Amino acid sequence: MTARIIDGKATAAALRQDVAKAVETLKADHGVTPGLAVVLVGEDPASAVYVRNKGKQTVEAGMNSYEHRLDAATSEEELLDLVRKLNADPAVNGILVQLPLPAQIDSAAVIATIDPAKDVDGFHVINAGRLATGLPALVPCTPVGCVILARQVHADLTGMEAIVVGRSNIVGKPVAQLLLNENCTVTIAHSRTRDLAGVCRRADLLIAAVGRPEMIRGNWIKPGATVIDVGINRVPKDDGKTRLVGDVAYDEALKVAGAITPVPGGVGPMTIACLLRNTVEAACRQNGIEPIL
Ligand SMILES: Nc1nc2c(c(=O)[nH]1)N[C@@H](CN(C=O)c1ccc(C(=O)N[C@@H](CCC(=O)O)C(=O)O)cc1)CN2
Repeated sequence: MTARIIDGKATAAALRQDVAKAVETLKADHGVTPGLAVVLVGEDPASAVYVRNKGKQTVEAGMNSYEHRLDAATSEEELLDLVRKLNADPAVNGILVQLPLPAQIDSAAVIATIDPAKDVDGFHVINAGRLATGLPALVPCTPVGCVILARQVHADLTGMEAIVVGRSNIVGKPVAQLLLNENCTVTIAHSRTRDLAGVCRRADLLIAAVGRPEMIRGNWIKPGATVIDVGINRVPKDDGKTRLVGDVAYDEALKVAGAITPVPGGVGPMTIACLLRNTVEAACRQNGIEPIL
């Protein structure tokens, strides 16, 4: 058996088109052009690419993009000052501070300073709490992308046994919450879970978000399971260059799973598409407009 490959690139492109249509409607019917501010501190090459793509895709969707690039030596107070200015700027509906941040800056303090109404990453404790208690919230982008991709295979996830490997605030915990809302039976496992392979083997839906290259082997996967691989790990090749791999040993998993997301081209592209969607949602709420996406 060879697994069905879930095409994150195509799904993200379709979602970006829906976002662009919603933006046209917002402009035409309400005179509102959503604006997204993205802040990059330092010169991490991968972060610089993600920030560039966010700006490009924001403009392609018809929205305003405001990019702020700060020196790697920026102090926490300087960054917090910028966030406060963006909070107060009516042209800015969404604020995102690219992670990771340099060591001198406490990312928790930065996230806590973002106005929850503009927190398009969904990382603020208010949005995390709202998600956990079933209230409307801005929801983290990668987890939403995972659920959209899983639902391409299973229109209804009700009753599925979902195992999430990874317990981060950014992916593991919110994706577990979203899957609970989809009526899955959810277990959050992690690198210290006893018999992790055996726990993974129970999964009808396996979400790998542990951040360790190819840790989840083919024989950890239940035959026919749907596997969503969140990992984006750069590993060295024999020729001195690097290649991207997920948290799942893809070639092994392909022979066992029913469906699987590739890396690259799976969950990654969904992250930015969902960010654009969150920006439209934030702009609607801030302007008292019914959500249009
Ligand atoms: N404030 C945030 N910081 C970070 C987030 C986030 O959601 N908010 N997530 C990641 C990085 N990220 C977006 O910021 C991101 C990661 C990967 C991709 C993507 O499209 N990946 C491609 C491969 C790209 C490559 O070649 O490197 C793929 O998987 O196909 C988009 C966005 C950490 N920081």
